[in-house]
Amino acid sequence: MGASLSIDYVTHRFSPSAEPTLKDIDARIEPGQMTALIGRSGCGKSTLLHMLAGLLIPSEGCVRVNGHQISSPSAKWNMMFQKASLYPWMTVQENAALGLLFAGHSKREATRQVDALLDMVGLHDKKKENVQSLSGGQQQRVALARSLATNPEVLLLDEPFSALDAFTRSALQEEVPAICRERGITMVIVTHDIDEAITMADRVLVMSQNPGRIVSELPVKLPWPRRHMDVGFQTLRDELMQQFKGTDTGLSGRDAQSSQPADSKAESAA
Ligand SMILES: Nc1ncnc2c1ncn2[C@@H]1O[C@H](COP(=O)(O)OP(=O)(O)OP(=O)(O)O)[C@@H](O)[C@H]1O
Repeated sequence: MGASLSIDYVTHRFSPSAEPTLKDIDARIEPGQMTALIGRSGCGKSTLLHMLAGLLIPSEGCVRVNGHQISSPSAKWNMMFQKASLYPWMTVQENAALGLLFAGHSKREATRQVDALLDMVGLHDKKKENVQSLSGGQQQRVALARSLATNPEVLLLDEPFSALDAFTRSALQEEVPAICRERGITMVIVTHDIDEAITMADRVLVMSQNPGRIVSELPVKLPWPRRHMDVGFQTLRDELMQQFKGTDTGLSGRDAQSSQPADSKAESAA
């Protein structure tokens, strides 16, 4: 079951004399909800996500998980980064099992549990291979299996697919929310890509910059899986673009172009 998240009037300065990076951020995320945080580069998305992970403590305000103020990381709220951060000398299976071993499970039990997850993420034939022999997309799948192995209540994703090819990205954008829905995991994803936000989330929070604030919110009430060519998808994309234009968070031309349908991105990559 997913956890509730509460961001209570968070303001953050990286040094006491600095201007705030984040200002008066106040938001609730319900158990099992999937939320995308979007905004310009440098607006503070990753900073906020690190706070949700317990990796950074806000200067003012606090973050609560299930009502409890968090002050350190936990296996219950796992974070996935742009780069998979795997141990290169270990096999796929050993990397995926690490969280369970740290949590005190026996090697046998950890291996049994991760085997099922590696099957689920499509790595059934790679379990004994060294992770260095895997592609970037396959390595990110190992990181996903490792994140899911400890049965987290919250999955925090920091642009996890931005380095992947269009086909792999598109597949994972569909698979990850399906896994979270099936397991009831609360998910928060940070992204620059409007299409990724609509594809993966049931709610989009738009951030401004200098200081970073949540300036608007858009529910995504489209059926799963999301289809980029659907009229509802395109309407939401237009609406989010308008919201950007109405704030100082406007996407750059490149980001705006990157929000074209993934299908067409995949076609051009091919
Ligand atoms: N450890 C730090 N010390 C000082 N300033 C920092 C630190 N980490 C981040 N910042 C600053 O805080 C601001 C927000 O950074 P953050 O990485 O959260 O933005 P972001 O929206 O995630 O950007 P991007 O989309 O480019 O990853 C930036 O101006 C950054 O330089």
